[in-house]
Amino acid sequence: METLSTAKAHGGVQGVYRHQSRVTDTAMTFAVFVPPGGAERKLPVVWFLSGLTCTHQNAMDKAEYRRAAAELGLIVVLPDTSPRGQGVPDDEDWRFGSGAGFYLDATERPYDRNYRMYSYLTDELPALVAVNFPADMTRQAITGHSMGGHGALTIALKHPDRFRSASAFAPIVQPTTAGWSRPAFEKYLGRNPKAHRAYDATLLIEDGHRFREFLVDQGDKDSNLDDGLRPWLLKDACAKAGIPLTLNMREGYDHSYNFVSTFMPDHLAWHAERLRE
Ligand SMILES: N[C@@H](CCC(=O)N[C@@H](CS)C(=O)NCC(=O)O)C(=O)O
Repeated sequence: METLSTAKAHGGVQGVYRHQSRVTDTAMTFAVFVPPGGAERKLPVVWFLSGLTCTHQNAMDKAEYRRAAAELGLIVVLPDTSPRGQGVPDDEDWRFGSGAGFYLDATERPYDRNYRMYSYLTDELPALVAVNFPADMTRQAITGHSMGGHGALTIALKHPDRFRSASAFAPIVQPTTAGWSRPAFEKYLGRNPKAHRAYDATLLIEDGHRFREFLVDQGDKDSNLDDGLRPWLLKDACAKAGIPLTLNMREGYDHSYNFVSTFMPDHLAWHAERLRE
């Protein structure tokens, strides 16, 4: 692992790192914030998965997580949203290819070689974080924005014993039918509905996957509400399955990091409560 930069922030360290991933067969960059106290003891970890078009940088610059993470003693990991670089198949459509990995393992050629963000995030990157940072891997939480909210919900549903808590900001709750994810699902996974279901929060719940509870925040002035996001579908799925869901509809907020950063401290505090020793 190579250190690209480190800077002191709120008494902790904001770093950016790069490593050669065997899963995606590319170099992968990610950011980690270690709050003060990391030299003395292991600390709980919150994963933040970003949305379409993002790298680790967007949340690092605009999600405003550092003050709360420093106060609460949380390590925050910001992975990239896709493999990228020379030789990685890409597309002009911002909803597909670079910046749009959808946190799944592609099965269709030519994407299956590099677009393996599910395995990257559930196997390779956690192992790297565990070895290189003062991370207590028995205390992990996951959250994310938009496509990253989809990632957080689906990964939590498939790993209920790994994560103590899961939340999301304006998540794509049913990507198999949403306008801005369905085309990508078809390109990455083909037209096999069973393969699609494995990466869809509402359908995973329908198929019996469970998580102890979810926290979701959603702006009511988000222009993607009716086509891309539709939190009511998650509400229905959770209600049917008996999964407690706190869905906060936030009056006047849009889809941007202005919304995410506003409610970031609430989400981190909520996770910190559930990550106590
Ligand atoms: N580029 C898209 C918008 C994509 C978008 O809104 N991405 C969100 C996540 S889904 C984001 O975080 N964008 C990067 C940013 O705001 O820094 C468009 O032109 O409509």
